[in-house]
Amino acid sequence: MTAQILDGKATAAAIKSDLTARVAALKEKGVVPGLGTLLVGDDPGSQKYVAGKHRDCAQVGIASIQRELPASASQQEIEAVVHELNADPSCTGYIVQLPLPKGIDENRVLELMDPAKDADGLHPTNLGRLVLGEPAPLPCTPYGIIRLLRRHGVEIKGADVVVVGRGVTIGRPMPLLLTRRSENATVTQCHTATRDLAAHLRRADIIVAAAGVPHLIRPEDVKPGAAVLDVGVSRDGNGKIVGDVHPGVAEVAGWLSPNPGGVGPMTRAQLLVNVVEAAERGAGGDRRDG
Ligand SMILES: Nc1nc2c(c(=O)[nH]1)N[C@@H](CN(C=O)c1ccc(C(=O)N[C@@H](CCC(=O)O)C(=O)O)cc1)CN2
Repeated sequence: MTAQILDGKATAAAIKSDLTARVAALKEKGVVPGLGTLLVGDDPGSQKYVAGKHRDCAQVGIASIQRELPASASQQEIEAVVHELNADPSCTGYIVQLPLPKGIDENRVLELMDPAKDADGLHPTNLGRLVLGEPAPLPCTPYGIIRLLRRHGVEIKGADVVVVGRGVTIGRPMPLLLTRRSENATVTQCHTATRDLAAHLRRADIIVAAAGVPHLIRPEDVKPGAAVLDVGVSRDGNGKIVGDVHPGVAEVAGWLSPNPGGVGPMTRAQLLVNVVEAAERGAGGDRRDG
């Protein structure tokens, strides 16, 4: 193993320690930040992620509001909970855990959220603000990745970055963040119809692998010294995570995010950042104790 580790657990712990102080300061002013989650169905992965989000909240002093619906819930029932969370003054920010069950119009649900309470940064208004360069809550995994790179001193400015994947949580927003003037990277977005993925990967200084294809990124396709972020989550027969990055990449890359322990904890930490920032801005209406 030659690659240095992009340690998401340690970086997330530092972010959470800073947030603990900010939450305490808010509470002194009578403001209690609250994260709401809406989980629909019984997917074990989603249940685990939502449980982790609430554990994190407890650690930093954020209040938890948990809403659950069965997999059989209708579009209308889901939308009713969204309206409820929009109106709940104890809820500073919330997320709808994705994916939603088949047959549900996910975009319509996201559009109904109050953009001021969008803790994921995935509401169309907030994605639009990001495109326009206006202040907005930042999508958690993409911004978590940028903070992970910054913290480890990986040069982003001028870097050739290849993002593999175009999903709504990572692939789509990642280039938007990387090409902001604060980052100034040059980005190539690859996807299932990319003709010669290996050719793109081989010239990348930074690879963000978010395709959900086990071991898609092979050692022979990585430029020596490159930073490689493994965002893919597939499961083997025993339920163990298999990432998008082949283990042999550790011998070639300069930097590698472990999976688990890399990008996942950063996603969760950034979610808390968005909730605290929303509380600092005064989202949620009157959230004073008593
Ligand atoms: N509304 C959202 N839905 C989904 C998002 C999202 O950002 N917002 N992203 C993923 C799931 N996700 C957050 O919800 C998420 C995934 C993984 C982790 C994490 O901490 N993973 C651990 C490993 C956990 C395990 O063992 O299974 C790690 O990487 O160390 C956190 C959040 C899809 N849905």
